[in-house]
Amino acid sequence: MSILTGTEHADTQSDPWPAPTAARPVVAVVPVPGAKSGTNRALVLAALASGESRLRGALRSRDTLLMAGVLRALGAEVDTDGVDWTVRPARSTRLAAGARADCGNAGTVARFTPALATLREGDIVFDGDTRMRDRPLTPLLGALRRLGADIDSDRMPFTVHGHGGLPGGEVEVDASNSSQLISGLLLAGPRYDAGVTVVHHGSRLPSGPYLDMTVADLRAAGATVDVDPPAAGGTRRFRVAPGELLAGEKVIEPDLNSATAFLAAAVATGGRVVVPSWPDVTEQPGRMLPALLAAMGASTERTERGLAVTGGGTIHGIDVDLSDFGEAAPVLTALAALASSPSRLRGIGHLRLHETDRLAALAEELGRLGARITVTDDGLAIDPAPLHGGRLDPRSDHRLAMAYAVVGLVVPGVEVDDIATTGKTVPDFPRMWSAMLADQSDQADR
Ligand SMILES: O=C(O)C1=C[C@@H](OP(=O)(O)O)[C@@H](O)[C@H](O)C1
Ligand SMILES: C=C(OP(=O)(O)O)C(=O)O
Repeated sequence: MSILTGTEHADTQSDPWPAPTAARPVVAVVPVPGAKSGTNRALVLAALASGESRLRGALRSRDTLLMAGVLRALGAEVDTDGVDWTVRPARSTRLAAGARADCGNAGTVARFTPALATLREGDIVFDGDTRMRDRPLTPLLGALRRLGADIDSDRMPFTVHGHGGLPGGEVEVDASNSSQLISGLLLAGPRYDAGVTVVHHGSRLPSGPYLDMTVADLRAAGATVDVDPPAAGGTRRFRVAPGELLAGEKVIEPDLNSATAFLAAAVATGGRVVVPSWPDVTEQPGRMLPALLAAMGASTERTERGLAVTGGGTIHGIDVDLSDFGEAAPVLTALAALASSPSRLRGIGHLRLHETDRLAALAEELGRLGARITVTDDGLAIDPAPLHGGRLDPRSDHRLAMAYAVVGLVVPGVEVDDIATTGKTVPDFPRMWSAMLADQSDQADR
């Protein structure tokens, strides 16, 4: 089976992709695929568990297929053929000769799987896309080494020489640039001899809800996890006790990040979009979306079916701290560029280290359409300006490509290069986008 490369849809999709302009307000029901973060945590925990697990509603996208591939290289059996995925942990601790882990540009894969490799016997080389080699990893590899791991480099590509286990213990890490550096130490923690205590010292800790997700998913798999309240100076302490992880069935929530662009379509066009099966309670930072879109002038409503967002016509600028929810920044920047008043997006300096430098890319690319966007120390300032069409490069970043599609709904002549890059998290985005535009829903619940 092939792993989506990000170019797989190229034959069927013109490049550049002419972003469709909405002829009328978008009215649609848009079911979104399973969550990347939920799928990749479930895969990792299942590979560490004591028997066969089943994932229901798993996301099938580049990042999750990469995770499945790396877990196979680590000896697990991962069946991604059906709607439900099954995972059986490795039968032997010994790695195959010449084992390689291709992490692509998936932060979750690059940060969550090296710890698993320390539990095997043998060598495995970790590598990824050129961009992944430059994204933060060094603090994680250093921390694993201090916990007893044998890793030959501080940077990607690196080789983990597995010795069949990891002593574990207490370790400090600076996760100011990515919460995944902590999740990557915690997820396999129950399988270290002494478990693990991770102490974060650093200037900030972005993407906090993902740490809540890591803790919740570990606990749901039977692990004992203690989390101290944040201490002076922002120090955080997480402790995972050694123990077994339970195999079982895991239902993956819809990806609320992927929902962002579709809900924004209602805001941009003054329409109404319903995303079904919106969870009542979730660790996903997308739980902040209703409040964010409401602040921009939309009305939001929980219906029996899911979350309904209705655009109010005029888009209001916002001033908001997105440190917990950086993934929303590209689409919110697109909406802010269409707004009637200025916006400030704060707390997102770490986006410089995501799939691309998202702050520079948004300012430069949307700037080509006439947008007035300034990069600040920790985010973006967006001033209203008339926009015109143009060709935009998403710089291999799925969330930028989707943000540009939102602008294209109301600005004629927007073309997006390499739209297939959306396959990192949203398989078949162009088809979903066209389906949303066509829907005009009989089905949209009212
Ligand atoms: O743990 C996770 O699943 C994620 C954590 C966040 O990463 P950072 O902490 O690097 O922002 C987020 O941006 C990413 O999309 C998913
Ligand atoms: C930052 C993201 O991904 P990654 O898991 O590669 O860090 C993202 O999906 O927006």
